[in-house]
Amino acid sequence: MSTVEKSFPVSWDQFHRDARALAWRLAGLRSDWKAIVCITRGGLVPAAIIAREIGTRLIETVCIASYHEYTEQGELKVLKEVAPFLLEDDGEGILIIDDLTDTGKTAGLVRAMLPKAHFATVYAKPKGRPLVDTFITEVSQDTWIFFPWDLGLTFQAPISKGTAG
Ligand SMILES: O=P(O)(O)OC[C@H]1O[C@H](OP(=O)(O)OP(=O)(O)O)[C@H](O)[C@@H]1O
Ligand code: HPA
Ligand SMILES: [Mg+2]
Repeated sequence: MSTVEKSFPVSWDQFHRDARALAWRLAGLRSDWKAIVCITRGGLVPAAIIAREIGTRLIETVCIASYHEYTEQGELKVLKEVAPFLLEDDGEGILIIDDLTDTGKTAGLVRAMLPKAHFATVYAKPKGRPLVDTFITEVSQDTWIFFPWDLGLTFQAPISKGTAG
């Protein structure tokens, strides 16, 4: 996305709760998930939390880069594909995990690799939502989600003194 009007900062605590809420939903769908395929890098963090909750130890990565300059999305580049043995059965019983879906381009690309897999993200924006099977929180398309691994503690000016984010 390129027009960012609002920000949605997420703390580690909130992210852990939201990822755990996603794990509860996924655990309720089936108890024998065969493997998790996480989309790097953002999907690594929820995948670790979800894998612990649902007891999955087979965890694969699909490595994709697209957002090169902060909010500007460039061409999607697949840096590493999914291991061939996981492509059997078109991904039936496999969980694909990412931190969020925004335009849905990343989700569309990975869905094409594993058409029968279940795609889950912690957060979703409206354009990406139709490509995701399960998510926890939706934010508007003009909102940028700031993940805890991209944030640090900084001084905040009092609301009365300046512009509040
Ligand atoms: O729905 P889309 O518009 O395709 O965007 C969503 C993707 O963008 C971000 O990843 P990014 O490519 O920035 O890489 P990263 O996970 O390494 O930060 C995010 O983690 C999703 O994977
Ligand atoms: O809102 C977002 N936040 C962080 N990374 C992203 N990649 C696409 N959209 C976003
Ligand atoms: Mg990503």
